[in-house]
Amino acid sequence: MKNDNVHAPYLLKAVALTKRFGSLVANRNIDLEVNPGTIHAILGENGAGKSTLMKMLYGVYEPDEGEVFMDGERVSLHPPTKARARGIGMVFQDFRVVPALTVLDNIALAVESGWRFNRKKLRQRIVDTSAKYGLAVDPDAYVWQLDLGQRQRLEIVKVLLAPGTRIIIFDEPTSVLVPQEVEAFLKMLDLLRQDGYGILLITHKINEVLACADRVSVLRSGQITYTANREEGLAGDALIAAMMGDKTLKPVVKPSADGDRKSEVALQITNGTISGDHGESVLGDLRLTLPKGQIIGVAGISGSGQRELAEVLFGLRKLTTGQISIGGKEMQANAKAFMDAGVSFVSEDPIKESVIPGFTIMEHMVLDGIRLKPKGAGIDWKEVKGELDGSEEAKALALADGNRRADTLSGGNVQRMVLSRALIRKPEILIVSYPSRGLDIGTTRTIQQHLIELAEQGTAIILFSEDLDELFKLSDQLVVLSGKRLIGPYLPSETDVTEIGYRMLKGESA
Ligand SMILES: Nc1ncnc2c1ncn2[C@@H]1O[C@H](COP(=O)(O)OP(=O)(O)OP(=O)(O)O)[C@@H](O)[C@H]1O
Repeated sequence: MKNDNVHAPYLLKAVALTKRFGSLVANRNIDLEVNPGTIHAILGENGAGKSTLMKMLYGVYEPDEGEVFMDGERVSLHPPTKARARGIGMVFQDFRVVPALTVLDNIALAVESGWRFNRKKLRQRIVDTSAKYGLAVDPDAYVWQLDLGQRQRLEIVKVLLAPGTRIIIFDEPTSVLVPQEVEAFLKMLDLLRQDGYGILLITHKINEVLACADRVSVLRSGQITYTANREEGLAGDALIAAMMGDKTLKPVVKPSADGDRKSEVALQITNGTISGDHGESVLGDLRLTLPKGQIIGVAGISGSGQRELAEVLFGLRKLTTGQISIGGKEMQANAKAFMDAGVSFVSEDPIKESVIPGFTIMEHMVLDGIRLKPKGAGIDWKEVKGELDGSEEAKALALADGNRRADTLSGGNVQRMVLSRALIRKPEILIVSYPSRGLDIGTTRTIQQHLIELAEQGTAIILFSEDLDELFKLSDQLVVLSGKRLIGPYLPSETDVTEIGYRMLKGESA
């Protein structure tokens, strides 16, 4: 069905919303409408104010100024219970689910008012909604067993089953999805639109906006600086220009391979097997050679052993059998020893695994970044600040002030902090998982170029990514995780996205 509803009466109208955090104006004078049967995409660089705006509409924050109208009257949406009662649901990036409970019980917690509910009926509603919108999720599975895509589907079913939902806010929903899931997600969005839901979609991915949005608003430094409708035409270049202002988007350049760089081995795994958290076999017959000065890209469907392999490479997980060596020296699983040997690590979920909310950026830097020189019994903060301010990595990534606390940073700025921290150590070996997750398009290019230059200077890099374009653009060699094996290596110049995609699904027997 074509969407004819752009001009239908609004579901929600925000007028002149402003939100301040101390002296920082995160949102200024924002006007925004949510219409039925319409996908309204919100674009903007990291820190532009997208999440803050959505959190005002979901009732997490109360606006300092401005008004919101629904059903023809002025409404207050704070706290979120009020927003939910008005039919507003939000699918967060960090899912709000209880791992120890089943899918059914998680949904019951959110949509039923007591424990004496009819389980059979609720189960049927879950099954029906899943089928209607292509949101496959097993009501009896425990949430801890679910991968990120499944958890997200659970969240969406939960929001859809909440009474009266008519507006759904998605905060960077595709950043945790693999390409096949992104396609399914966009189809699901279209079904929601056909059923008259008003959708707000925060994303950094221009191609998704072009594929699905009816309307786009671009935020820049807290203000809406550009809006466009599909009927008037949406153009990627205009959206990028509106986001970036007077900055230009530079292409990522990788010089052609230099034969001499390939000889010296930085890290090697021989005859390895890796077990998972519950003793299950994750990878077998593992052989991996990481030469100095090269980027090895690791492709694979999520949950194919990426996390476990990355942990082995940083000494956080023991090989069940086999050996791992750095510079020819056999290593035991011990992260400190790996760090001392020059290894840096960016984990797949830095917000959960590497960030302490109450700590400042500088405090994070001394945890695992800037090498300290002893000063009595304490830390020489002046020297840390000097080193951070002088760091090219932090400058290139436009890292926020070192005194900012991690819990006041936008999602993309947390990712910049974690990446800067790994790079500042000038590692000899860098294990980096999903570097561009949550980053705006300009910063993504900056970090990609930085990784290429780091390899040029001799760092050996293992890059885990679900973005095949990124893997092809950056890698000297590609390996694929599939069917509990690491297969390859393949040279990017001798293979293509289709072949690697096929091997991700079918393994070596392709
Ligand atoms: N709780 C808070 N306290 C202080 N400052 C905050 C808080 N939350 C956000 N900010 C600041 O407000 C600005 C807007 O942040 P916001 O999270 O809305 O950006 P965003 O556009 O969603 O960015 P990203 O793409 O990185 O997620 C940023 O400068 C951020 O550091």
